Amino acid sequence: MFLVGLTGGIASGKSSVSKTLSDLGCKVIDADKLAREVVAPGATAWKKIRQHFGDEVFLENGEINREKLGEIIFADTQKRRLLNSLTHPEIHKLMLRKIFQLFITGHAYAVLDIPLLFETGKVLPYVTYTVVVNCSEDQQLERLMKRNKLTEEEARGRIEAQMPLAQKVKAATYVVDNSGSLISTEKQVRGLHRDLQRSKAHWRLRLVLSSVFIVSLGVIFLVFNY
Ligand SMILES: CC(C)(COP(=O)(O)OP(=O)(O)OC[C@H]1O[C@@H](n2cnc3c(N)ncnc32)[C@H](O)[C@@H]1O)[C@@H](O)C(=O)NCCC(=O)NCCS
Ligand SMILES: Nc1ncnc2c1ncn2[C@@H]1O[C@H](COP(=O)(O)OP(=O)(O)OP(=O)(O)O)[C@@H](O)[C@H]1O
Repeated sequence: MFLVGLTGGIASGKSSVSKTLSDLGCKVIDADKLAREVVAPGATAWKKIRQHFGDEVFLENGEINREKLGEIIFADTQKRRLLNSLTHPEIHKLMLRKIFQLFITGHAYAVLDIPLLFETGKVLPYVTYTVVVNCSEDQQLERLMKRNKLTEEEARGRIEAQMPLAQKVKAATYVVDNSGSLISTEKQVRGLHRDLQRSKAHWRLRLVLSSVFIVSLGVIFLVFNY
């Protein structure tokens, strides 16, 4: 099995790309979805957020007030780092569990949709290919302002909370250009899917695991004189 890291900038179009890959039959693990699971009322990260950020970031029904928490962390680097330190370990645990489930059910590869793939660097050593969804700075700003109903200043704050998109593009194995129509993006994703289907990278792990298995069997035979 091999892992594909899908990333981009905030509002650059990752969700559209990951939906197309999923429609084509790929297994996609979405870090934003996991980030929601780990802050469900009563969960470890939820408790820690209550301790460190207080009641002001919670709704009356006990759920996180995402709008309020977003306003705070995107305007303050220290608070953003604090939130990351409370949520990321839990997100990584869940992700590992999901990858393991896909591995034991025989999937050749899994796509990890992780907005902060390059920023945190934690998962990067384990991915074989990185895919960056790109668009122009103006499009990113405009799409973000429109989707999240933000002022230009708020939207710029969110964009600046991440590594510049141009830097991610330089480090990518594949770049999906989402500056045109969604149809043009879908066409590129179909090409990417074909390449992933043809990739032989999953044999690497199989080879390593088979070697470990054979060596272990050899050691057992030698030690126990079978
Ligand atoms: C701050 C929160 C409450 C805002 O929630 P909201 O529903 O408005 O946004 P959503 O979760 O859909 O995220 C939208 C996008 O914001 C960007 N983003 C989210 N968290 C961060 C962060 N800590 N640093 C930089 N960018 C971030 C990502 O591009 C993400 O795709 C939420 O994003 C959160 O809990 N973030 C911390 C967990 C995290 O790092 N998530 C990113 C995936 S690892
Ligand atoms: N090619 C496109 N043309 C026009 N609008 C687009 C295009 N691609 C995406 N959008 C719009 O831009 C916004 C951001 O796209 P999307 O939600 O896919 O980005 P994202 O990278 O997943 O964002 P986030 O980092 O916040 O999770 C959405 O409102 C989407 O409908």
